[in-house]
Amino acid sequence: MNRQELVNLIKEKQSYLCIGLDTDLHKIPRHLLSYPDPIFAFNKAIIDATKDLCVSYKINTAFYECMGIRGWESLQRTVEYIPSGLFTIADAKRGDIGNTSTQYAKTFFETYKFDAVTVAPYMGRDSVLPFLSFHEKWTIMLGLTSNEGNSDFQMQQMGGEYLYEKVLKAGMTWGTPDNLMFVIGATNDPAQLAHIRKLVPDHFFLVPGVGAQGGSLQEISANAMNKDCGLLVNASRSIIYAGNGEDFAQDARAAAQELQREMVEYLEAAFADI
Ligand SMILES: O=C(O)c1cc(=O)[nH]c(=O)n1[C@@H]1O[C@H](COP(=O)(O)O)[C@@H](O)[C@H]1O
Repeated sequence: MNRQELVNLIKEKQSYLCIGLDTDLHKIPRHLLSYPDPIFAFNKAIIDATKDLCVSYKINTAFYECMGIRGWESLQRTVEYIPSGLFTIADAKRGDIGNTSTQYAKTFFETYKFDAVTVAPYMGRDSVLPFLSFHEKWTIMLGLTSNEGNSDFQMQQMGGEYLYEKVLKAGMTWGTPDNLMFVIGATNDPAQLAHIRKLVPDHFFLVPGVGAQGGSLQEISANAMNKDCGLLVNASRSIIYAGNGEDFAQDARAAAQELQREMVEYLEAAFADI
C-alpha cells in the first residue's frame, strides 16, 4: 500500500487505529482451545468484529514465534485473512548486517506479504537500507519508544542532542515519507511529542502505548498529527482482551469503537475538510 492509499483509507474510515494482534494462548478464552488453531480462531473473530473500525493490524511476531512452526502457521493464516486494503504490519523489530537484513525483508515483505515491518536501527544505515529497497513496502524504524528503558539509550545526550533525535534525522536521509515511518511511543511527554513532530513533519508515526501502557490518544493526536493525519495509533491488549467470555469479539469491538469514535473527533478538529 502506498502513502496516498493509506491517507485515503484513514479519511474514508475516519480512523487511524491499528489493532495489535499480540495473541497469547494463555490469555485467549478457554473455549477456543479445542479449535485446531486456537490462535487463528481468536484472531479471525477479532478481525471479523473490528475490520470496519481500523485501518491496520499489527502482528507482533514474538507471540507467534514462541510456538515454533505452529505459531508461524497461525501468523500466516492470520495475515492472509486480513482483508486486502488494510495496512498490515509485522512487528518483528529486525535489523542486522546488510545481507541478513535483506533476508528478513524478504521474509516479511515477500513470503508473508506484509506492507510493513518494524526495524531496530541500532546497527546503522546498512542494516536499515535493505528494508527500504522494496517497492511500495514500509520500514517502521524505532524512534522514541514507549517503554521505561527508552531513557537508557534513546534519551541520552550526544553532541548536544538526544540519541533518538540523531536516529530520526539519520532515518530521514535514508528513507522518505513514502517508505519510512517511525515508532513514537504515546507514553512520552506531550511537549516531546510536539517537538518530534516539528523535527519530522512529514513521516507517519506508528504510535504504541495507548491503552494498557497508559498513553493518551488525545495527547498524541493533539501534538503529533500532520497534514495527512500522519499517525497509526496501536492498541493491543486493551482491545483484544477487553472480554474473556464467549462474546469476547464483541467486547473487542466495543473497545475499538471507543477509540475510533474519539479519532473521528480529533480528525474533525484537525481537518475541517478531511
Ligand atoms: O514497535 C512497537 O510496536 C512497539 C514499540 C514501542 O515502543 N512500544 C510498544 O509497546 N510496541 C509494541 O506495541 C504493542 C503494544 O501493546 P499494548 O501495550 O498491549 O497495547 C506491543 O506489540 C509492543 O511490542
